Amino acid sequence: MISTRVFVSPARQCLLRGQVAPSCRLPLSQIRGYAVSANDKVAKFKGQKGSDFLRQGKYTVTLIEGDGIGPEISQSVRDIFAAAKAPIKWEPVDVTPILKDGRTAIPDEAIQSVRKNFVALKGPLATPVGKGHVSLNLTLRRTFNLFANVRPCRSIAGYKTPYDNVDTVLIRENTEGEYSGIEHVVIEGVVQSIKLITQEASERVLRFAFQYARSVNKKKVCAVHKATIMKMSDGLFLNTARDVAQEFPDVEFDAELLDNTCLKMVTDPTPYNDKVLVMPNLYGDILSDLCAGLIGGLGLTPSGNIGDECSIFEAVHGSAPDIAGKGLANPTALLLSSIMMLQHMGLNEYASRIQKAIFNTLAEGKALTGDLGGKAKTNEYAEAIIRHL
Ligand SMILES: NC(=O)C1=CN([C@@H]2O[C@H](COP(=O)(O)OP(=O)(O)OC[C@H]3O[C@@H](n4cnc5c(N)ncnc54)[C@H](O)[C@@H]3O)[C@@H](O)[C@H]2O)C=CC1
Ligand SMILES: O=C(O)CCC(=O)C(=O)O
Ligand SMILES: [Mg+2]
Repeated sequence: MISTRVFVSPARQCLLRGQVAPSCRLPLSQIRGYAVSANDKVAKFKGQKGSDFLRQGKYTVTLIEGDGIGPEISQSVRDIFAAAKAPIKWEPVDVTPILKDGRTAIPDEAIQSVRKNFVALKGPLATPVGKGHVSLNLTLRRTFNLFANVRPCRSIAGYKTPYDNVDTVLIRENTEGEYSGIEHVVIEGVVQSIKLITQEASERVLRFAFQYARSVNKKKVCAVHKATIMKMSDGLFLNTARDVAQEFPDVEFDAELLDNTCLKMVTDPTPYNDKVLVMPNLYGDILSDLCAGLIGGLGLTPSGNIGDECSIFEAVHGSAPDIAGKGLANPTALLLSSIMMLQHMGLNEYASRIQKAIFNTLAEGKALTGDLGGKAKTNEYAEAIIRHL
């Protein structure tokens, strides 16, 4: 059921020794050439092996349980990690927003925890519509400069959808674009929202996308844009993509208009299997939900927010207020995000073991949650995974 990709480079095969990771194949910590930062980060994890690690033999990971279904799905991760004896000590933090200098801010303790641990697992955080605090999800990404949001989406063996071989990876610029949060009233009845695109942030995420493509042996990088309409902003992103592409002659580059990508993706996603899609913030937000729909829904798709210093792993979905507190949530998306996290930390054996149990449980189909047509409660599904460990 689980397929490992054969990597060409012997060096990479060595790096990936023992690794089985169909949904998020790449151990992010091992992205060579993802600038110097990947190596730095690994070094920092080793650095975490300070007194706490030596005392407890565990890595400390910040845990933001989140809103809505967040606590329920986080509990599943905790239970499964405990059963798998994963060497993780969770450090739960409260991110209830505070007002600092008149602006919404994340409490200092939470920020310090992520800075200290370099890695966090985050449940969904709800954002009020219209008035109210700014998105804490976006605030966290900006606070830690988590410039690339990696959103893999892979068909689940045994779970039938119109396409059974989807294997897309979308990389979303994560710090600016349409989500820069710069909005104001020009005059009554007229508001302006600024889409900010910088060459620096574009270059950073584009370079990451090319390096990622190399690492997972995808042949192409495709920049998704609307430079026909947003000639300057998306134009800058696209031109930067063309420039960065010159640095990677071994990776093919093409570009596509977002609306066309949406059409082609829902008509037949398989041609995207050999590409890494990279795009400005909003497009990635929307397209990643669309991709989730191709494989069975938001309960199944993980993500990693990657920065030079810290990284935060979370599901693609939100707080699902319609099912919160009822034990109906599917924790797979957060679980697969936690697998990405383990790989990022170099804990590949634990990642493989837990991931195998998840996919075996899904393939068996006896304990599926409601979103996948089953009757199992969140905790019953988690218990089934534990039995498969
Ligand atoms: N990264 C984050 O923390 C995100 C936060 N949000 C926030 O979440 C809140 C709710 O947003 P919605 O538009 O309702 O999107 P949503 O992703 O929370 O839910 C959309 C639909 O998918 C279902 N769903 C989502 N996750 C599921 C899971 N794990 N298992 C089973 N079903 C699942 C929900 O029940 C709902 O029907 C908003 O306040 C939004 O701002 C939304 C997206 C991402
Ligand atoms: O922050 C939010 O409220 C939504 C963010 C979101 O949809 C995403 O990150 O996919
Ligand atoms: Mg979204």
